[in-house]
Amino acid sequence: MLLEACDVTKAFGSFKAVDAACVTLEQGDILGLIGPNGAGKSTLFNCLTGDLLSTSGNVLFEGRDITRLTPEARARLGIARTFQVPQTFEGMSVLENVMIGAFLRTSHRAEAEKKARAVLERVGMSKLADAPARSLGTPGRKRLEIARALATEPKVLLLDEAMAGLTQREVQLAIDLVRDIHRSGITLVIVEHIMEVIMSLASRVVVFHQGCEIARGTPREVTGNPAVIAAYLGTRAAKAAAGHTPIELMGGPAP
Ligand SMILES: Nc1ncnc2c1ncn2[C@@H]1O[C@H](COP(=O)(O)OP(=O)(O)OP(=O)(O)O)[C@@H](O)[C@H]1O
Repeated sequence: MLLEACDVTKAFGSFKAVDAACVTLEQGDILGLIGPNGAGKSTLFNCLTGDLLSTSGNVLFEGRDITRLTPEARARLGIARTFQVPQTFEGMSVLENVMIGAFLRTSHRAEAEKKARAVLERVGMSKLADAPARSLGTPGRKRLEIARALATEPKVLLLDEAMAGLTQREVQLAIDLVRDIHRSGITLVIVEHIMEVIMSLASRVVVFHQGCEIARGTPREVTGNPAVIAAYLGTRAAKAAAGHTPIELMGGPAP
């Protein structure tokens, strides 16, 4: 087992944003975490990366208990993430942003630069190396986040809505990039609302609703699951949708 969340609960006061979540990740997996707005996906994600400390439960990485480790310590072990809202350093160049990731593994500037340039080549951003990060649009920023994460040489990469705000064509390019990252041996966790992304990439999916797991299985299994459809659409709409392909219906969260 590469990464494991055992009974992870995160409470904000008396409200449990994540309630006893159990998620396992094997080497080579692409695990999708889905659910309507407010389901607790990002909160669980943050408990895995260390950006939030869980209230109870444990997070294990390669069998080691990392529940109380800082995000940086987890990154050193090989856990990298992107943020829903890209955390680019606006005043720095694209190359310098990626070097920040590379500095996790080396303190030598020349080596960090070499690694960063190699990553930029890999994600198709070489020509933008010297451009200021602030000049990038949404697709560029999202890709830069992935590049910075890759520069940390992760074993696991967690993508938090890495494709939100992209056009159809940009989503397709991003899916190709994620496939390429996976082929290079990196295991992935993907939080994503765009069902096309989940259907194309995820080998397994866990569905959350109001902090609790409501389904797990292959993308096709969960998108056909009545409890999942009801969570997204409400029970009445789910009944109305019976007999139709539910996948198209899952593009948007329940109001
Ligand atoms: N710091 C916080 N303090 C209080 N409540 C919070 C905090 N962070 C998240 N929540 C609440 O926890 C619940 C789960 O939020 P979370 O962001 O994990 O959901 P999500 O599934 O990622 O949703 P989305 O798809 O909209 O990003 C929500 O009701 C949210 O308002």
